[in-house]
Amino acid sequence: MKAEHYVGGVFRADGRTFPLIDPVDGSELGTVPEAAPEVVDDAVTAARAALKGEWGALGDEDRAAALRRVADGIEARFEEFVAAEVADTGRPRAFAETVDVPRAVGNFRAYADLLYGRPERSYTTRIPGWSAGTGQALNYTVRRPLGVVAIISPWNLPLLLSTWKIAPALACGNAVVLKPSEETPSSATLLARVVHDAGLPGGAFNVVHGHGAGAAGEFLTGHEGVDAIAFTGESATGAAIMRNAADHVTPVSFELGGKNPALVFADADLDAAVDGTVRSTFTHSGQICLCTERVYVERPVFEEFAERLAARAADLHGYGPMISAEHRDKVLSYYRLAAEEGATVLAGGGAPAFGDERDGGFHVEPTVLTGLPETARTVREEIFGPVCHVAPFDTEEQAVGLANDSPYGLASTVWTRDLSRAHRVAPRVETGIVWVNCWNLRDLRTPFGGVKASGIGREGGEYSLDFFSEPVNVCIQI
Ligand SMILES: NC(=O)C1=CN([C@@H]2O[C@H](COP(=O)(O)OP(=O)(O)OC[C@H]3O[C@@H](n4cnc5c(N)ncnc54)[C@H](O)[C@@H]3O)[C@@H](O)[C@H]2O)C=CC1
Ligand SMILES: O=C(O)/C=C/C=C(\O)C(=O)O
Repeated sequence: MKAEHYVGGVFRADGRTFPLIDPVDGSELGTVPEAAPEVVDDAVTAARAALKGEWGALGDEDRAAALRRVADGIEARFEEFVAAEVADTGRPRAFAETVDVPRAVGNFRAYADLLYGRPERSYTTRIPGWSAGTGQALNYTVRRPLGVVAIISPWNLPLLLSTWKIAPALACGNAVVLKPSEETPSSATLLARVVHDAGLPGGAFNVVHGHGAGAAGEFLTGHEGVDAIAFTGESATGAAIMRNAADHVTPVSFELGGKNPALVFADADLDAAVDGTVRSTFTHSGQICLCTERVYVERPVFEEFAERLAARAADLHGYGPMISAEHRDKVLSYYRLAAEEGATVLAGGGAPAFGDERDGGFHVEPTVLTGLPETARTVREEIFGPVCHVAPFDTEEQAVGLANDSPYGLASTVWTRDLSRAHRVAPRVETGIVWVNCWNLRDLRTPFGGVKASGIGREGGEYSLDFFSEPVNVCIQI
């Protein structure tokens, strides 16, 4: 797959390039063009022109039809999308087949339905409503697009997370400029092909490739022609983007990092809790912002739970690599830090040796730690790898306190058979999402996002439509 910019309906790859590295074995997969400020400027200009042209003139029904054509186009190129995600990230093929690509299709269909639903599938409608005011005026509210939306996406779920923002942004009638992660350019380029073939007017959707700080990402988020920014990635990057966007008071929607807690009560179905925590900690080698990194277990079942979790971690096979040598080094530096901080390593703790070409890649071992104080950096900082720290607690109050003692607040899991406890604990855990006896069970209509350093705003269903459009109240004196 050749990575190309897509600007104003035209593919181009002018200027400098950088190498794309295969995380499985460290080999070079190809090159990626690095967007200079002029390319970013062209993309923003093309997006603005689309809003004033054919794209901006389309009604809801036609935009919904366009989204459905994109969804169909992704399905038609299912194998190519799977190959692109597997090549860029080194993830197991089954993950791309069952998660990434179906969710990208689902993202476009969900927002097409929300915008202009088929009766049998629609869960809501969004017809500009009106309400009678008191006295001598009639008030009604219409929604209009924000304008040019910049979307900055990360490398961990490249297609899933970019389409999660692109679909609602387009549904609301905005024009989009996407800057995918420099580590994972392929599925974005392919998506541009699908959008092109689906006949969306040039400029409605644009892709510029390149790095973040001091490069394409920063040029785009500081561009005066950008009306809103939607970003998923690290919290520190969110802060940098906010500073950059401040001069133009550009609104932001941020989905940022986490240090997600799991609370396992002694009354839980322990088999389900162990299974669920294996999934929530090690899925995609821990490179999902929702992954668990802190596990708190009620003391009577602590030893058994920790032993079983460690045994399962030690027995994991076929897991994918870290995205890059740099990220592998970061995760391994936390494994070393944990040892220095006094952790007991129950499983893993290093880099595996396969004795084949994978030894040139960026794998780390699934790791379970215990014995650290809550003040340890390993327990407080986001690692973003296949690792968790397990610690005991004695009371429900203490469990909630431990979960909340974090600068982050994205997602949590609560494992209990006691329904009253579940309802009591869930609202008290300071995270945007609380899963009870499950993890990452998704309904695309529900609010998705984090509190504290884990984000600003919510996306999903109507919440996304609220961010990507502007309510305008019309008041008519009668
Ligand atoms: N969903 C999440 O919570 C994610 C968290 N991370 C965390 O972030 C760490 C670093 O991974 P990165 O890919 O470097 O994440 P990042 O947050 O630096 O990058 C995400 C996106 O932001 C862009 N970007 C970076 N700096 C920018 C800037 N100043 N202005 C505009 N755009 C900018 C990047 O090019 C990329 O497209 C990981 O080790 C992990 O801890 C990474 C990806 C997703
Ligand atoms: O890793 C992230 O940043 C977000 C992950 C989101 C999903 O898995 C989801 O929307 O289902």
